[in-house]
Amino acid sequence: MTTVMKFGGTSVGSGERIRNVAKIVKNRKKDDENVVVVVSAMSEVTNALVNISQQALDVRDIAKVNTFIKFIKEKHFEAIENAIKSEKIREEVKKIINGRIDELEKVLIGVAYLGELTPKSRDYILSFGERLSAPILSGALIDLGEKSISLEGGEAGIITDNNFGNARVKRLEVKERLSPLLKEGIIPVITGFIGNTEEGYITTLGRGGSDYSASLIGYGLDADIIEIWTDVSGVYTTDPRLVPTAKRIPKISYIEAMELAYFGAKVLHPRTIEPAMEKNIPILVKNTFDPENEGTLITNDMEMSDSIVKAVSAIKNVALINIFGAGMVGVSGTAARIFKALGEEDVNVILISQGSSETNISLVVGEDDVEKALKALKREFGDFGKKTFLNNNLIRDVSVDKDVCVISVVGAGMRGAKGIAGKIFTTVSESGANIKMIAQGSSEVNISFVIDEENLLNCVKKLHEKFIDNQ
Ligand SMILES: Nc1ncnc2c1ncn2[C@@H]1O[C@H](COP(=O)(O)OP(=O)(O)O)[C@@H](O)[C@H]1O
Ligand SMILES: N[C@@H](CC(=O)OP(=O)(O)O)C(=O)O
Repeated sequence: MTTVMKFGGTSVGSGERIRNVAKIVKNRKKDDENVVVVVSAMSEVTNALVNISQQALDVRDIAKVNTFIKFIKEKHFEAIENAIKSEKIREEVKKIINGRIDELEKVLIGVAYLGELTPKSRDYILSFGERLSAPILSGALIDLGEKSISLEGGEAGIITDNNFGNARVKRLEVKERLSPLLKEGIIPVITGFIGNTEEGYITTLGRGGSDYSASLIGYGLDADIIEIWTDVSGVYTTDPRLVPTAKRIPKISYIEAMELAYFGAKVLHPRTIEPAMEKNIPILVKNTFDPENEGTLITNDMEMSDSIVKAVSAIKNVALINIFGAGMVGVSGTAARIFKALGEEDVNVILISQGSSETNISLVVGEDDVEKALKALKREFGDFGKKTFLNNNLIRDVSVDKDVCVISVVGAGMRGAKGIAGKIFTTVSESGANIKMIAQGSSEVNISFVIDEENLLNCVKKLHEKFIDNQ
């Protein structure tokens, strides 16, 4: 039995928590022959690294870098004290951590002096969160009597392209790298979130990407199960921090989980499902703070629950871009040109809808991508500010609506269920929200729509009440 266990930032948020995780892993090693651990940065560390790298660039203040280094050192040294009892192991781990923090300090000072932060150097800085937590967890396992070593994502065989910030996997050498260790009964503790380019530069897989790392490791090893250990007891009917009546979903299909993850259920990184689904490896989402809870099992089974709607999710910090122009009617390839231009600027399009008159295409993109999207459209179609047909442009006007969110309603039971869309939209309107755009995926297990962000909570609550609480 080969098991991959991924622990998120909150699960390793302190020394005591790291020790608790080590105990959970040790327990599993009693039953399973091969256990591989993937770990995230201690909670808030990646955010702190994002902030300090930007500050080093903007303010160029070495004193700020020094204060940050002091903070990061204290945090990780305190964790070592509480996670590891043996003085000898502590000292060994401290040596590794000290070396890495020195490295981090040099890079941040470099950014401040040069006033330059490339995507490559940013990824390198962000990688330190996981590169500091993994040796501590590995040390805690050794302290509990296990054989363990910590490895970086690249060392574990995750080789990516050089799309820094959101790298794609080029190839996996996971089996070659890990099998010799597993044969010796060693528990590898691998940094989540990061990989290496062919040239050996560190890349990151996108925020929240440690889940994806775990899935890649599971895929590479042909694991029997991939476990995502987090701070809630599984995938819920909606974010339990948003709606207190949210319920754990005991079983869900890959497709439904993928839709939920893509549309905002932070519990899983959107790309996690695909590798597991390809090899039919079950994913089990478990709670580190309540290990007895059964969690959520994600498999190929499209099990129908009692309710047609299984879950509701939401994405904030997005913008709605409406592209207008009668010139688009009957002109083949306009949509292709739009998406090609956006792709070239690396804009991730979350949702698409086209009016049947073809005079309007609406897109949802991340708020941070709006400027890039407008630049791409201007480059492809020329200046579209002039609202007259005389300028002969395909695109006559573009509007941007920034204070919006996407709500998604997911459930395999929605496939072919008559009248479900009508019921959903009636409920949305009863919640007081005005629908600005609608899209239904071809999988038919998801209906997504855009409303003003101020209506998010009320709308999610009303949908949950109507389709889940009252079923
Ligand atoms: N449908 C959902 N089911 C469970 N959790 C959800 C859902 N939607 C959003 N979440 C949020 O996801 C969080 C877990 O994800 P995350 O913070 O990334 O954990 P980790 O640090 O363990 O990777 C939960 O605390 C919860 O607030
Ligand atoms: N530490 C990274 C990767 C990650 O997946 O973290 P977590 O598992 O805590 O969501 C981030 O914050 O983006």
